[in-house]
Amino acid sequence: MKIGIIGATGYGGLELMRLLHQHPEVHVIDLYTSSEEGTVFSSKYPHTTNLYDQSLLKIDHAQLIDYDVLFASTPAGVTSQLLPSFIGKGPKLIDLSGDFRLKNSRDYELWYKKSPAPKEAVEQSAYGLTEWNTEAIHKAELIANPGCYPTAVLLSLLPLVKERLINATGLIIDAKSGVSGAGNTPGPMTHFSETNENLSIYKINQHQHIPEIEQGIEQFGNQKTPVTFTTHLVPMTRGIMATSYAPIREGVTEEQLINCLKDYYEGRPFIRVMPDSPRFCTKQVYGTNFCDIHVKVDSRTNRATVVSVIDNLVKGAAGQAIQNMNVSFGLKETLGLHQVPLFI
Ligand SMILES: NC(=O)C1=CN([C@@H]2O[C@H](COP(=O)(O)OP(=O)(O)OC[C@H]3O[C@@H](n4cnc5c(N)ncnc54)[C@H](OP(=O)(O)O)[C@@H]3O)[C@@H](O)[C@H]2O)C=CC1
Ligand SMILES: CC(=O)N[C@@H](CCC(=O)OP(=O)(O)O)C(=O)O
Repeated sequence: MKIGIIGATGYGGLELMRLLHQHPEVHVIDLYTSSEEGTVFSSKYPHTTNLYDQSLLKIDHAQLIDYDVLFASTPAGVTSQLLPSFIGKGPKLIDLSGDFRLKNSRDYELWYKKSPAPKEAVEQSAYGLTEWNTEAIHKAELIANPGCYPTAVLLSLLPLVKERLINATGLIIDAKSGVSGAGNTPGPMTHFSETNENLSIYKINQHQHIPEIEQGIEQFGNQKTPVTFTTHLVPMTRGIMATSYAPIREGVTEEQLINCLKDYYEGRPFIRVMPDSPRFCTKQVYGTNFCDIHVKVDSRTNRATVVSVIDNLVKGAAGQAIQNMNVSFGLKETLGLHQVPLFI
């Protein structure tokens, strides 16, 4: 397969290249830039020497038509303009940004504070939460890869919401992310001296992933409700932990929740339900496409604590995007995604 990556110089692009390099069906990977045309990629990122020594290419519509897959890993507001003209013209389009995720354009305007993508393009796109939308992803010309936080949150909660074992109304979701989630442009929030030995809470009640989580709970869990979702920045490079506190239906046991999760994800290679984990941490999925899920019930409060961990750059971005490419082309879901976690 011939692949083009737009936004190759960013963290999502870099991770796409790392994973696609090991994909047995991928033979060409071209790298596109909006700002560094002609720069030799490995001179910018020396760890890719002898792997990616080609020059970065200028984004050119005529040339971009010529790929089997075009990945875009660009800031919000770029692909809403760039990708619609490619729909149905040849390449499968996989967008890592938030531009096509929200079906309601008013939500996009409200939460991203940008102009939405054309309505028809959004309608034609499939939400790329692989385990929940496989058929639509297989058929779609344009795949809206989910946000990192919604991936962790939705994968852990959807089976329980759908089966009405927990009540989505009253859900409180507390999430933490490593700093690479903010991309490769340094800012006050990501400066080493302000993140190291520090813990910050940010975007309280204003995070752009709130409507995406609510949309997912409605689309796949058949429950329409607002949720409380709060994000924290942790002084680590990669990883997301999402901890949800959910009211359980009267009489529901921990065993029922565990069995429900196991049943839903049977045969899905990247979801590991781990009820007996003595410690549950982000490093157990580091560098991989796994989403690990842990659940405990507190019978005193009638609440479940549902915890999930992912690597924000892999299952939260590039890994899930490649999983979606595999689904799109009818390939084995795990191709190119066999990494063992880098635990130590
Ligand atoms: N980091 C993460 O964990 C996750 C990120 N995402 C989303 O994926 C997208 C990419 O994120 P990330 O890689 O972290 O971001 P980065 O900031 O690291 O990289 C974005 C890249 O986009 C390119 N770019 C910037 N402006 C334009 C433009 N106008 N036209 C074309 N390309 C442009 C830049 O490359 P150049 O200047 O060379 O063109 C830049 O390297 C974002 O929308 C983000 O929200 C989603 C899930 C997880
Ligand atoms: C740590 C950190 O800053 N994370 C980012 C994740 C951004 C992201 O992935 O946003 P979209 O894909 O929806 O644009 C944040 O919380 O905004």
